[in-house]
Amino acid sequence: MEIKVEIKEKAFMKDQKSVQVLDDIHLTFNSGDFITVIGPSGCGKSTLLKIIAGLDVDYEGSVVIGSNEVKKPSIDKGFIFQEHRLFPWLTVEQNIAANLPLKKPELREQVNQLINIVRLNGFEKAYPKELSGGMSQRVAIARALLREPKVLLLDEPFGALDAFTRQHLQDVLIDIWLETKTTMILVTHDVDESVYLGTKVVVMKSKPGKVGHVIPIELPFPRQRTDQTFQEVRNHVLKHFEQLDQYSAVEG
Ligand SMILES: Nc1ncnc2c1ncn2[C@@H]1O[C@H](COP(=O)(O)OP(=O)(O)OP(=O)(O)O)[C@@H](O)[C@H]1O
Repeated sequence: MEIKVEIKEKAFMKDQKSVQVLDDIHLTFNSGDFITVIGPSGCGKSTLLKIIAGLDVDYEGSVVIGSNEVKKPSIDKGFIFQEHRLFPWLTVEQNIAANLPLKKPELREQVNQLINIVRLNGFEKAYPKELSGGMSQRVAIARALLREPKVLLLDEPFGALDAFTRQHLQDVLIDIWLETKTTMILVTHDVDESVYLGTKVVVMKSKPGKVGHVIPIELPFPRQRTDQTFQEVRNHVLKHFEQLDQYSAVEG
């Protein structure tokens, strides 16, 4: 499912003045791509993701997924936020099913499979308050995947997690992507994460937000951070930040 993003302009009102946030963005993603979007704080990454999700339609331009123009949010576009947004009064399996009937045997089977995929076996009946941040985020991912989205949009999903949990969830996400071939678009502050996960890294620059570079990452999966080739590609991506003179605003 090809995704075509054409944003002529996106502005917000601030102090009764219009502030341009995104300017002249043209991006085309192929079905099954794992896109990572990186750029300095405030360059408009989340705004771009919300526009692709149909959560923000107040802009000049269009987003087309397959043959459908995005006009509103829908279940074919899963969205994972930095914080998990689980229902505190529902168990893990109920949170995954949410509005779908868990009593239906086929659905129960799908939920069980997803619990396996995100490695939450044994926690089916647990409540969100009994889970760590990483586990909660895995529930949110399973909930989105149950809807079999054509595209999964992830806004700094691991930003609030410790480095160990973050690396673990990156591997979980890669496994899911390899298995389902769902198109993923993930926003991050972390260059390492963008190179570890992405088949293409979109490097944005700010004021107003524009696409600086789109860098294909041709390393095979699973990737090894310690490999020399990984380090070379990572340095290549970092160099592009330096060229954009915005390296200081981004975590190395
Ligand atoms: N609802 C809004 N109303 C007004 N301004 C907004 C709104 N949402 C975002 N902005 C502004 O738009 C700009 C881009 O915000 P956005 O959250 O998209 O950036 P970002 O690159 O995702 O930032 P970060 O990396 O810090 O999360 C910022 O200057 C922000 O203040």
